[in-house]
Amino acid sequence: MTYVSFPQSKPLDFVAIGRLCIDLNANEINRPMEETMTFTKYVGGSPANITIGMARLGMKTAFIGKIANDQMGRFIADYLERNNIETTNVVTDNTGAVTGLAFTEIKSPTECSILMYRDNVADLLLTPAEVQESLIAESKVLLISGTALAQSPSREAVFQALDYAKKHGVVIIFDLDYRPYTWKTSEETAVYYNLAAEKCDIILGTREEFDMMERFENNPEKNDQITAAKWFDYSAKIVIIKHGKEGSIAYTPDGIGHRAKSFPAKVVKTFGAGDSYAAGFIYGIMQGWTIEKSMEYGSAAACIVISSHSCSDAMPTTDQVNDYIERCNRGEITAS
Ligand SMILES: Nc1ncnc2c1ncn2[C@@H]1O[C@H](COP(=O)(O)OP(=O)(O)O)[C@@H](O)[C@H]1O
Ligand SMILES: O=C(O)C[C@@H](O)[C@H](O)C(=O)COP(=O)(O)O
Repeated sequence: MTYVSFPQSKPLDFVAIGRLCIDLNANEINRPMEETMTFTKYVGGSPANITIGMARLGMKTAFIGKIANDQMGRFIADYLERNNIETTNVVTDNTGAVTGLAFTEIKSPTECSILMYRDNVADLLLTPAEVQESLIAESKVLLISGTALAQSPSREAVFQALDYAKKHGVVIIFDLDYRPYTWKTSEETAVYYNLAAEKCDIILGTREEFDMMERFENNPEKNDQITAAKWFDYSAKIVIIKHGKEGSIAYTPDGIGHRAKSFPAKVVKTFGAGDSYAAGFIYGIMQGWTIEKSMEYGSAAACIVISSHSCSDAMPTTDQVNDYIERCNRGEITAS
């Protein structure tokens, strides 16, 4: 059963809009931040990570975003180009804005947190006029990410991108990517998330992210089926609700809750799971695979990233994902 059809005639597979940032991941793992002294720098930002994941899997990708006019901005642009991600719509800020930083704390494989430095960041200054309609028109998929809705003008730039995608028959995917510190009030957050979600074909988020959106709804038991059903009255064809290592469930308008097997992992840190899962799942669904097989692929990609030190740099190729699945099936990988 095919739930989403991708416009095959379009030359570009995937374009994402949103933040391009820097992750500074603790080198001294299993320690609190207070005792962490050194970090390794990687490109970060959830939509950037997903795009890098798609590129590693062999998809033709592009990015729409704004970078700071400094060494960090140039590091990001260079990394995207080296990963074959088209950067014609990566705009350079000229107001002195800076690159967002995410310092990660790896206290234990299950206790990780992120300290974000996001004052006056370039990514939230992308304007609607800077979004290239022609780039979106030639892509099969547009991915939006919730954090870009937190402030103007980036918020309007995302809605502009959504309009272009609708106009040109592009499949729209929403990774909720809710980061509380970029928002001012919970009402404002829920309003804009709901407005954007109404326009999307595939919605992916954790149970907690959907809870945030449901502040105006009546779902006291946090029932996944009720959460998903609302979006089928709008544009959604697949709603995925993620539950960490318990796996995820993909709901479709026919009332089915699709589940896939998850894999064991030798976990180094938990962050990056969602981004790699998204890349693996979207890749699978774009190949015409079943929802279950696509979810399984996303789960294996997530295991590879959480067993590694970085998010972006650890995004796997198809050979790496296939190899991981085979090794799990042979019982060669066990959970940490
Ligand atoms: N500890 C784990 N072991 C194996 N797979 C995991 C683990 N944590 C996450 N995953 C996989 O990654 C997917 C996304 O993880 P999740 O933590 O829900 O997302 P996010 O990083 O967005 O919070 C899960 O559905 C699961 O397949
Ligand atoms: O999104 C960010 O700005 C930080 C990411 O680069 C970071 O590595 C991360 O938190 C990944 O998020 P997840 O995949 O949702 O766990």
